[in-house]
Amino acid sequence: MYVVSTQQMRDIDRFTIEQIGIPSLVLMENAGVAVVREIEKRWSTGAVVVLAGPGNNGGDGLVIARHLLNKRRDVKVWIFGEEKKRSDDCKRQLEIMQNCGYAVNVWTQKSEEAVQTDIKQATVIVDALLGTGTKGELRPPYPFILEKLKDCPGEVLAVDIPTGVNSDTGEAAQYTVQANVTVTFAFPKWGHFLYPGADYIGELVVSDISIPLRAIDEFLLRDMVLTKEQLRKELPERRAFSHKGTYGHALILAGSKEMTGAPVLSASAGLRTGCGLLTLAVPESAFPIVASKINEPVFWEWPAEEGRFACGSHTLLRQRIASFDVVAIGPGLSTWKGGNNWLREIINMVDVPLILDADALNLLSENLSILHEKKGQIVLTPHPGEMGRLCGCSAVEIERDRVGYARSFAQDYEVYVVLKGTYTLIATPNGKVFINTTGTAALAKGGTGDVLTGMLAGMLAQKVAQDETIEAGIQLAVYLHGIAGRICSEKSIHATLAGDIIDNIGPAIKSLLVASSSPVTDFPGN
Ligand SMILES: NC(=O)C1=CN([C@@H]2O[C@H](COP(=O)(O)OP(=O)(O)OC[C@H]3O[C@@H](n4cnc5c(N)ncnc54)[C@H](O)[C@@H]3O)[C@@H](O)[C@H]2O)[C@H](O)CC1
Ligand SMILES: [K+]
Repeated sequence: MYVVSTQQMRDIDRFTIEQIGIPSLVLMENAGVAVVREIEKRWSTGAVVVLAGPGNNGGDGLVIARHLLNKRRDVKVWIFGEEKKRSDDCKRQLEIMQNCGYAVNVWTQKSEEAVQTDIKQATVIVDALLGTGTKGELRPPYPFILEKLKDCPGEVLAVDIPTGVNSDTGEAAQYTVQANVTVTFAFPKWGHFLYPGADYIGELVVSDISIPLRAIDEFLLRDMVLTKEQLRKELPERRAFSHKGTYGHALILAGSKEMTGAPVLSASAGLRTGCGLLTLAVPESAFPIVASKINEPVFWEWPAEEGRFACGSHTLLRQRIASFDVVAIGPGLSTWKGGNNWLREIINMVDVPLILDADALNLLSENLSILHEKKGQIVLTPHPGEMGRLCGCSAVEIERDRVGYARSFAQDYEVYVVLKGTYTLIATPNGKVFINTTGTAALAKGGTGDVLTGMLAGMLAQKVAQDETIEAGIQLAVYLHGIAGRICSEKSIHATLAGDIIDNIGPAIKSLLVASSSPVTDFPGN
């Protein structure tokens, strides 16, 4: 599903109205009718209060009120904002309401009590105050109204976006509408998925309002929200006539004397994700402990220096590099002086997909230019702190513009960036950004990143995409990691361990397959 910026949505609106010839009032009517459908589905009886602003968001609100009144629902309508600021379509909707003989209350300072009473008595409140046209801090009277909404007993449906949430950045005003459901139009906007605003959305419904498919090409839409329907098609097949060589060979370089758990987590996750073979390279000083915890990988005892990978030990890798389909470096690696050069030699040598995580990212951040020496495709998997080190800024700054930082880093260095967090973003070298919404707070624990690295290696080893890109493999790994986390969180969101995520990779893959829209049949002729 495509995700758009506010400006893109505005351009698409204008294109639809001016080039395609669908009048703006038709789009507004469609938007209103779509919302009414959702209201009737969820609250088929009970009083409704529509709070309408002066712009087109308010215009949508008036359409909603009219259709509900046509259905003889109990509806109170309030319109806010200065009369002179009303948009043309909002004014038209007011006239139509009058022509229908439906009352619209105009807010003034004196109406405070009356509005509060209506809000208190409503089963559902429709927030059509402000939408994508909101600019800057909310000005009166909105903070007052939104404060009253905080304690309302009814549920809230937000039209397009809850008032107070910035539709591009996800920033939230001091008083922001907490919606139970948000109905947006044509495409979701970035603000629906970026925190803290994303917390105010509730269930998100995306409704068609007659925007033509042509708009996708016309405006070169390419950023997407990952969906099950799209990813199901990408899952690597497991054919009857196959063997371990069919599903690729992953190499993971991980661990150090003090960090022996990370390699185990990554290797188990890689194998559970489906690669045929996995070689786990660990410094020889860590080898006995690592090997005692896991049976399935092929082990490679790497020369060690001070408990970590020894410098100048690349000859061995050079001899064997051709046998691997993907290489991952980083979990539990530790950092050391000269580590950037150690990494540089590997970047110079590996011509299959190379995943850099954890301490490999910390080694990298000492000198980013080594990325320009790459021979194959590179995937970086930073959390906001690591991304901050890569970009020379703080984690807080990264969080303020996750999409922007991930996109420009990926383009500047021609790498894939998997920026972890809520929600995880995947930025591609050609400027696309994908957002994954399957995560859960159960994943906010040490070790879950090591699991993701293993899953990426396990998936990329299987050469998921038919073309030469690794986009689909990265998407699948990130999506399934989140689903596995969600399955764990059904038991306990607090108690989930990284190892539990690995145990649920299988059920996560299965859930992707099972929930098919086509009928399930055991008849072989089908
Ligand atoms: N997506 C579509 O195809 C369609 C969307 N529709 C709806 O239109 C709104 C956007 O409408 P717009 O008129 O551009 O903006 P708003 O109604 O969100 O707000 C404008 C209004 O608000 C005032 N304002 C702006 N910022 C502030 C502030 N910080 N404090 C107080 N007041 C503020 C401004 O002065 C204006 O008066 C979109 O969300 C959809 O709901 C179409 O109806 C159908 C097509
Ligand atoms: K709104």
